[in-house]
Amino acid sequence: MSAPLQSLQEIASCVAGYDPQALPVAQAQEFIARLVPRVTTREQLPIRAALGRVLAQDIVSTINVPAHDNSAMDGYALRGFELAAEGTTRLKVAGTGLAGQNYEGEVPIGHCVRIMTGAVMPAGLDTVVPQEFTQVDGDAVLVPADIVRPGDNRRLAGEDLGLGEVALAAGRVLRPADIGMLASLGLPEVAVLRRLRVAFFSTGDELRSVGEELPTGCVYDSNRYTLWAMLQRLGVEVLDMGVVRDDPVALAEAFREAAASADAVITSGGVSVGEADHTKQVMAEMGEVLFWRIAMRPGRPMAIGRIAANGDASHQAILFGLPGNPVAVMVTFYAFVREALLAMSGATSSPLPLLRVPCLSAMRKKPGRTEYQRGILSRRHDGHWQVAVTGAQGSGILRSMSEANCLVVLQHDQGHVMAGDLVEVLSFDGLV
Ligand SMILES: Nc1nc2c(c(=O)[nH]1)N[C@H]1C(S)=C(S)[C@@H](COP(=O)(O)OP(=O)(O)OC[C@H]3O[C@@H](n4cnc5c(N)ncnc54)[C@H](O)[C@@H]3O)O[C@H]1N2
Ligand code: MOO
Repeated sequence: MSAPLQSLQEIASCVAGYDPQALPVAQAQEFIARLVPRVTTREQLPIRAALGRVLAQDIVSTINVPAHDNSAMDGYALRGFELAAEGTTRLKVAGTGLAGQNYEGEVPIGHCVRIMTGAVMPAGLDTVVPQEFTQVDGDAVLVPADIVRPGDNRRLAGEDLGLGEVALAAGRVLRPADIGMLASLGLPEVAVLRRLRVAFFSTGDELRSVGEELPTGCVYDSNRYTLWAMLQRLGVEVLDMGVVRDDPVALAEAFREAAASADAVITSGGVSVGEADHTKQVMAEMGEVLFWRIAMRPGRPMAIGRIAANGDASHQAILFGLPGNPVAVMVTFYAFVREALLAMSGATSSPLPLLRVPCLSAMRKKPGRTEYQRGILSRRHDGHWQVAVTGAQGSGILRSMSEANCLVVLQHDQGHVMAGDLVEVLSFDGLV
């Protein structure tokens, strides 16, 4: 990781409209984008192991793909200029070109070559007529007029990838087609950036872990499980540090350990104004940390900053202190943390696409904050899409997230929504 260059105050001064007590979502995103460093350490992996990893360098093609002009159809290769404008063209068959072989014979004028898909185009021939349009007549074929134009059904050398072209740019998160492309270039291995390491823990004395008794007033810790699952989908290395008691010594020790072993630390709970919360105070003592009230719902309180490992200023982890409510954890993760972790991983990502669909329900909404309602996107009988919100939308109701297949994003300046109005929707499919 490169050393941090600017203090948090300096970063804040670059963000127009920065107000930590009422921070619009877009400004919070801009701040975070300026804050996070990127990994630079590389590792070499066999291409299959590189699926989902971030490419460390541009991949420049050292060959033409395909290497030769070849046929896109089973049929007959011919010279386009010999095709008659009207009636039928009769061409004698000079031989057969098979895939994987080089047709070496001369093809005299008035002749064609029987050819298979993928076979190299014989020298001088530029067009292929599919066999189903032809008629065999002894040692010749008959080609009707207007079936093919010169150059049809021929794949040109380098049309997939040209020699010297950038096939894949550094920063790309490798997808199945990319793994295939690397193979088509004959590359057995590829350089990727090392995986990001993310540590996380839950805070709160009321939390119990699965398998434990549940005394009065306690709840099972679900945030560590949702966080684990969201991080898993993102392909980062995860370090689950469990539940940490609301005790300054235990919290400080957890932050130190997390910062020493990870690039980013995510906590949930303890960032609001409650009395038993030591989390905020310990966070503030561990490094440079800001406490925001974001103009959004759910997910208003959030801590963001850098914490040092054992006083070692050269290694600082980025801290995301997420609010404790289970829906707020997920919404703040998708609104801020996901993109930040991708950037830290070295990935060049583009913003997630928002669909615009009619909303079945009317919604009250005050301009001046972004709201994320949990929605169900469904297809109507006429083939068009629509969205309805899942029932109760409280930020403690995790079920509203589980039932949903999208978030309805009501933008900062937007007001009330009438039934039938178009709203923006972030589909969960492909989110991570
Ligand atoms: N007077 C105010 N009270 C609250 C405000 C406020 O502005 N003024 N903000 C509310 C909002 S919005 C949120 S979000 C919460 C966030 O508070 P904390 O981050 O301090 O979170 P906690 O108080 O620790 O917990 C909130 C809630 O979530 C439950 N929780 C916490 N961790 C987990 C977990 N790992 N698994 C399951 N559930 C968890 C916790 O039991 C609480 O019910 O503050 C509001 N209050
Ligand atoms: O920000 Mo809190 O998430 O809504 O209850």
